[in-house]
Amino acid sequence: MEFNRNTYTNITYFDSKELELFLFSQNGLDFQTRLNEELKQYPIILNDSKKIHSLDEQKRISAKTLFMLFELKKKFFKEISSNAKLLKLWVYALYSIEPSAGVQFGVASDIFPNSLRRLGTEKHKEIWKMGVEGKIIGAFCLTEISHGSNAKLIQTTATYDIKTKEFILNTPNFEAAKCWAGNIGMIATYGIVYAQLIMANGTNKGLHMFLVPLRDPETYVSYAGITIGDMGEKIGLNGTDNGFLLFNNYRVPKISLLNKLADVDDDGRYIRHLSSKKKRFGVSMGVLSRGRISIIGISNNYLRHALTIALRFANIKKNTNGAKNISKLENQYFQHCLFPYLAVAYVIDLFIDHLFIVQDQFMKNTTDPQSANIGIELHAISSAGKSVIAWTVRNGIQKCIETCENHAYVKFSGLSNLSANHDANSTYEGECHVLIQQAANWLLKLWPNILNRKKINFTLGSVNFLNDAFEILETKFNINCLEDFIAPDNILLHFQWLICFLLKESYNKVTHLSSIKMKYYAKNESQVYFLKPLAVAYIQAFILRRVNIILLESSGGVKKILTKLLSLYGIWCLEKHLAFFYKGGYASSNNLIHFTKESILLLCKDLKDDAVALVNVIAPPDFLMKSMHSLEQRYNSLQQPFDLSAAVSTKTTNNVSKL
Ligand SMILES: Cc1cc2nc3c(=O)[nH]c(=O)nc-3n(C[C@H](O)[C@H](O)[C@H](O)COP(=O)(O)OP(=O)(O)OC[C@H]3O[C@@H](n4cnc5c(N)ncnc54)[C@H](O)[C@@H]3O)c2cc1C
Repeated sequence: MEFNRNTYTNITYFDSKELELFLFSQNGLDFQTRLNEELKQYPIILNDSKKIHSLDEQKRISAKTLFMLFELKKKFFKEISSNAKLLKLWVYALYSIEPSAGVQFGVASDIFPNSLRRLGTEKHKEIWKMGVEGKIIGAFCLTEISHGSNAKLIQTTATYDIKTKEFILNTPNFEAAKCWAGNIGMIATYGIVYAQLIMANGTNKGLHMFLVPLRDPETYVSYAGITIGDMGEKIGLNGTDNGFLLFNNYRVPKISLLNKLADVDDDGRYIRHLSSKKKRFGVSMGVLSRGRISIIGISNNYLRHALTIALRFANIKKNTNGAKNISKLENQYFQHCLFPYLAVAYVIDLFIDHLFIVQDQFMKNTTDPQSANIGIELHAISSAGKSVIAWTVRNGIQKCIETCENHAYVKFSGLSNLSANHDANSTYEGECHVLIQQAANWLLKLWPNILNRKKINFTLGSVNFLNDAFEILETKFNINCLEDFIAPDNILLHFQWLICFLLKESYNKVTHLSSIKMKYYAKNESQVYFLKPLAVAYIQAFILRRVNIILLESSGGVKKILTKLLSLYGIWCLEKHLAFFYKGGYASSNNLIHFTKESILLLCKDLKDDAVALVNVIAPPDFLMKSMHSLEQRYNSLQQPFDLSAAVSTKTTNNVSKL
């Protein structure tokens, strides 16, 4: 098949300033300038990135930065809490300044107080306020040695004592020791602890959250009945004091129970406040989405760091090709390695604005009748989104490392730190493989409605096209020119067919296996080639759909370049699913494969002259990147010029004298 290049123009004129304005808004750019000026006032931020600090020193720097971040947040709080774009820039900054402190701050200023606010009541308000203001540092203690993802089976117990009106916390065995909680190792004075609520008559009411005092705020010594400590050296985020925690008949007052959804009265009766279990579940799922949505932004921040280093480096590094020196950016392999990730960084940058807005509206209206409907859809979006973006960014950073060759291996390039620090995003706030299953499970439950022609209607619009599933499944791939193929609207149509197909196939597979074995095994054996690709395609398509809508507000060169990046993102994602289109009969000739491969290469090639300008628009400021992009900078930064010949001759002399 031949492509008609005349119908497709590879020249895109865009103004970097206009692009910046579209991504961040004027308000956002002003905010960023003020934030950067403010940050430069703190010597701890401008510390020497080349120095290798001891573990204790890393923890000290991170804790100091944490308190600085609270100070900083006070100055910018109003702005970031009312504007999604500013919130995005704030999250980016947090994880550019010092990722370990970013994690500590995320737990102390967000997860800890927001759990109190959303699931606690008036009784918890004072501690919530102190948490928000950084007057106390809190932790979030869910994970245990034996149970992380499978939270329902967590073993820590909180037994109600009617006589004293207290809960008695216990760690029944070593497997039930709380572990990994950020801030627990050294600085947290309070923790939100997940425990099985045991009533006085011995009945277990399931997992509940308790606000638990851990350490004396004056001395930081833990209270009697608590064993607490630091996890030790990790592969990354070593400034964060992840810790462990065990209870031995540790008593806390009755008000410790976060009692918005359920409570225990003075006489020891259990009372549910929300009558519908379904509604309770939907609302709490939506509340838990907050952290995962932030992680999508945090992951994207790591990606923009890594891409900035790799693309700027590529811009100065030449490939020797015979007598001619040509830029690495000309290299097809290089383009294919990095440009799809550049597209991801842009697409997610726009997508995260949408998620922050939706999450904010949801949190403000958790008692709204629609909240359970939004909460459960948001849970699927944030679970699949966090997983797919964390995996994509992990691969993207690795590609950046490979394209920088030996220079990435130098610690001060910053790339190895990005990789090590980012890795934890696949684990905390829900392990990605487990989260992707949760999104798939929700999708699976929708299919019987479709089979019974029962209309589904979800507020965020990620699945409503399934109402037309039978018509969609009848469609075939019938695109004949490249221009049509790369249009995001058309890419979306392929995705919709794919999701309907994978959902139908997954449902049939699970139903068939369920007739011969337990449901758990039926689902378990349908993961790899059915449910996982279903949830991955679902979120990739939703991102494409949302960003395509956002681009309706753009125009001119900005619209052109962003559409090109969105097309590359969409087709690159689609490529991983090609086999399904043939398996399901959507495509029969080799057109789809051919168009896919050619358009990816073509779009990458078209971006080669724009790649550095594009990455500069989303690049973190140099003073936060702390990466040296070239040996030249490294040499210039040395106070004493490094005299290689002198070093060699000294060594030789020494060796000779030893001999
Ligand atoms: C830096 C860092 C900070 C953290 N901070 C906190 C914190 O502040 N508070 C806190 O409570 N926890 C924290 N955690 C812990 C984190 O939340 C857990 O590691 C996470 O929930 C996963 O639980 P797990 O480690 O028990 O692993 P598991 O859930 O046991 O998972 C281990 C492996 O088994 C697989 N697996 C598990 N279940 C299934 C399944 N059903 N189907 C298929 N595969 C499965 C997973 O895919 C994974 O590969 C932190 C972790 C890290 C690394």
